[in-house]
Amino acid sequence: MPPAIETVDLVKNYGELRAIRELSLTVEEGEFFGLLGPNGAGKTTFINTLVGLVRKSGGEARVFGHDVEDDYQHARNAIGLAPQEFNVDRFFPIREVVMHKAGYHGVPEEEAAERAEDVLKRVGIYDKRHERFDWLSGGMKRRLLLARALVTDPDLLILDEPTAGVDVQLRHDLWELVTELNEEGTTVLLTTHYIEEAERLCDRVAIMNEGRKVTVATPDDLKTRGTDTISVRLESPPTRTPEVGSYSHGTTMSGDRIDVRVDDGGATAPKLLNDLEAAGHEIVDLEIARTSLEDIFVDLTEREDRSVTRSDAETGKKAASETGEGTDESGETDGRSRTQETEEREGIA
Ligand SMILES: Nc1ncnc2c1ncn2[C@@H]1O[C@H](COP(=O)(O)OP(=O)(O)OP(=O)(O)O)[C@@H](O)[C@H]1O
Repeated sequence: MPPAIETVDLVKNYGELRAIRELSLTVEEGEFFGLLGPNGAGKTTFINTLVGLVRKSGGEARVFGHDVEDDYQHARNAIGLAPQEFNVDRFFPIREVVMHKAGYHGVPEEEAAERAEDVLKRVGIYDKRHERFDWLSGGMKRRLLLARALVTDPDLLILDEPTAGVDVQLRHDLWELVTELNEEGTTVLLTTHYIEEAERLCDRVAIMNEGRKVTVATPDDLKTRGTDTISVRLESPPTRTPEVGSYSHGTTMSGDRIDVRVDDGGATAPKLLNDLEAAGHEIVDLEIARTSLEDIFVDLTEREDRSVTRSDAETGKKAASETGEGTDESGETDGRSRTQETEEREGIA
């Protein structure tokens, strides 16, 4: 089986703006994959390229081996998308909205009705089936987008910030549901700003920044890349920063407290205590602050920002003017293809 998603040197330019830069990424079948990045990193553009809402400017993109442009229908039929924006026809009862989606993908009417009821039950809004989209609460609207994505029984479920602005209870319900779907074999691609969400759900995450892939790793691997801080309170404030072993990446002192940055707080704490005691300090208290995925994320994207700024300043403008990059040959300036406009109008994206 080919990978669920495979892109090779994918590029998307909106005029001068390089929204995706030579992005190569593989998501294996059955994975729960997270796409993280600050606002404007290119996550939604990446998704829109996969589902045919945005035409790529270069490179390759395939879904289960189907080219997203040359073999659009096969690629699109494999995907269920719960988009970030509420692009739903507001005038129909939601049961019909979901049925229309199934119909658009070739499911006969009777089966579409059955499936619509099943997915509305599954996401917990079956009792609202005769109501219009506008009458739903924000959380119910999110559930509806998920129901609509599920009605085609997709092999690849793409969730673009599914829990943005929803309450904690709903967030947990959605997590449970998508975990179940993943366990049943559905590949999931999730974009999120909630690091906790990625940490909890994803097998692997890609961190994107300014259209580039910064790294791909498991959440656990990422966490080992950061440093922990061991804070030790001493009986009496030292007169100068105590000398500790080479495991320290930096020591700071504030009154009777010293903070030591190390790779692995748990493994290093006993050595640090020994060193401090050997130097004549009496220890009153010790705490270890572990690196969070959030710290790593901020660190990686900031580091990337610094290097991007530097390399862009040195070479970016010159290279762009020499190669003609930075312009969209398709002439597409607002990124909305006919497909997107049509689908949004019909409320079926
Ligand atoms: N239709 C468009 N026309 C022009 N520029 C666009 C269009 N869509 C996105 N962009 C630009 O492309 C870049 C990437 O945007 P994108 O929405 O893909 O980022 P994102 O990572 O999904 O951000 P967020 O987390 O805020 O949703 C941004 O600079 C954005 O302004």
